[in-house]
Amino acid sequence: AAKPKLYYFRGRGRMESIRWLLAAAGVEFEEEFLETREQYEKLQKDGRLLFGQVPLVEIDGMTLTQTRAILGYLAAKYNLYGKDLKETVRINMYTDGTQDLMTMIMLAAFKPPEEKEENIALIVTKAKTRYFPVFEKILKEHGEDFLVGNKFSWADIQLLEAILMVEELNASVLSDFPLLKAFKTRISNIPTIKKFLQPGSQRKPPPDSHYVKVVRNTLQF
Ligand SMILES: CCCCC[C@H]1O[C@@H](O)C[C@@H]1SC[C@H](NC(=O)CC[C@H](N)C(=O)O)C(=O)NCC(=O)O
Repeated sequence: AAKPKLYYFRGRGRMESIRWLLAAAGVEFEEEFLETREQYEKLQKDGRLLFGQVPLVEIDGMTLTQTRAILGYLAAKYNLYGKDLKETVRINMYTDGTQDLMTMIMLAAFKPPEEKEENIALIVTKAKTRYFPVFEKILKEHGEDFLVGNKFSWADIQLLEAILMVEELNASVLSDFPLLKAFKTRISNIPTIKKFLQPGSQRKPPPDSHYVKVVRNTLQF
């Protein structure tokens, strides 16, 4: 079968969680990087962007947009979405939470430089007071290796992605969360994820000024 094809900027943004999920599932994918306004306008003109937005993923003969719809499809397709509806809704709760945290980090790249320090401080505080305590408690209460049903799922993949992104902002952010530290080590050592964390994988670096410029020029905002 043809490999899934991802259309997005050469950066993390909203596409990075899709890259993580595919990589963790051991699924190879291709990428087309948006560098110019013309590329974006062609995708629009060709009617491939439902609401005129990317991420765009072509998979199984479908042209998919809307990040969460794509992630839900992939999680279900690769059996990373729980054994029943009650596990699936928990996975949705947890991934909505980590998605909210990562959206704060994503948007911070587009804020004025003078607000950078303040934004980072706010994100780290939210991670330490709102998000990480919740996951530490879940791991403590369940005393298991994974967040849901003691089976590896999309929720585990996305929590690791979020932990690593916050650690890029503050390396000691897990100092008060011993179970999350152990979780990070455990999930990072899952072979497909270990490979994705190696240099040379399709994982993208933190956003820089070039990335922001390309996004602004392409989307004209
Ligand atoms: C200040 C905000 C900057 C974010 C801009 C983009 O850069 C990325 O890092 C994040 C977004 S992604 C690009 C943006 N896509 C979305 O907002 C998708 C939202 C959708 N709900 C999803 O989850 O996929 C885009 O195509 N916009 C065109 C435009 O709406 O006309």
